[in-house]
Amino acid sequence: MNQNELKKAAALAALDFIEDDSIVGVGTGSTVGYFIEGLASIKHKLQGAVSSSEDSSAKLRALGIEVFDLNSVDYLDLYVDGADEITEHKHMIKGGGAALTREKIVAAVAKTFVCIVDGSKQVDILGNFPLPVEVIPMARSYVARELVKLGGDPVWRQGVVTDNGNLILDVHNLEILNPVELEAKINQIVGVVTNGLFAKRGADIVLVASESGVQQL
Ligand SMILES: O=C(CO)[C@H](O)[C@H](O)COP(=O)(O)O
Repeated sequence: MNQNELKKAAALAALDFIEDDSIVGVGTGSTVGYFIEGLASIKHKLQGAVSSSEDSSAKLRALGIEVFDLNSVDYLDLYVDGADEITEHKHMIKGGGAALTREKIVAAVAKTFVCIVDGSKQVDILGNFPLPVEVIPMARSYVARELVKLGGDPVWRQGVVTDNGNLILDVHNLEILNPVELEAKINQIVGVVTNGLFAKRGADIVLVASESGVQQL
């Protein structure tokens, strides 16, 4: 199986977690793209979805799935999203698709976060994948200097503007030994909207696809 087939297998396994008549929180990325295709086959059972990006909202609407504003929803049972890296503690780096802030917001509202990944995303220590940080545009250089003080090498993802109108710095070479602490520390830098460490609120369930099938962690 190639990586896309593994992503699809993990994504389709997440359909089993959806309750009848529910509103589903939907993440962003290529793995989630397969999940959205799968959702279309059970859309008669759903009220609709809350989405973490304009990209996913467009895909959902194109398949006839209603997309609700998060402000009109008090409660979400389930949030399904991919990750760029995930550890055995279910801490993640996310934001490869620049949707980290909305992803963190929808995840915060949901009771259960189901993370869907192929086996290549599993790591012992986070940080080989550069950590995305969403930044208010006028603070880009200041935040970059502060991130250097934390030991990282920030690189501006030029040409990318987030759905919130902000910029992304990808921080290379960080040694992430304490993800909960680092997540909080980076978020305290003035001008940072949020960073792609999902450690304080990690995943609850991880569906990992490999050649031997989809394993639930
Ligand atoms: O965090 C994300 C987007 O901001 C994605 O979940 C992450 O980048 C994984 O993407 P893919 O499923 O395409 O490998």
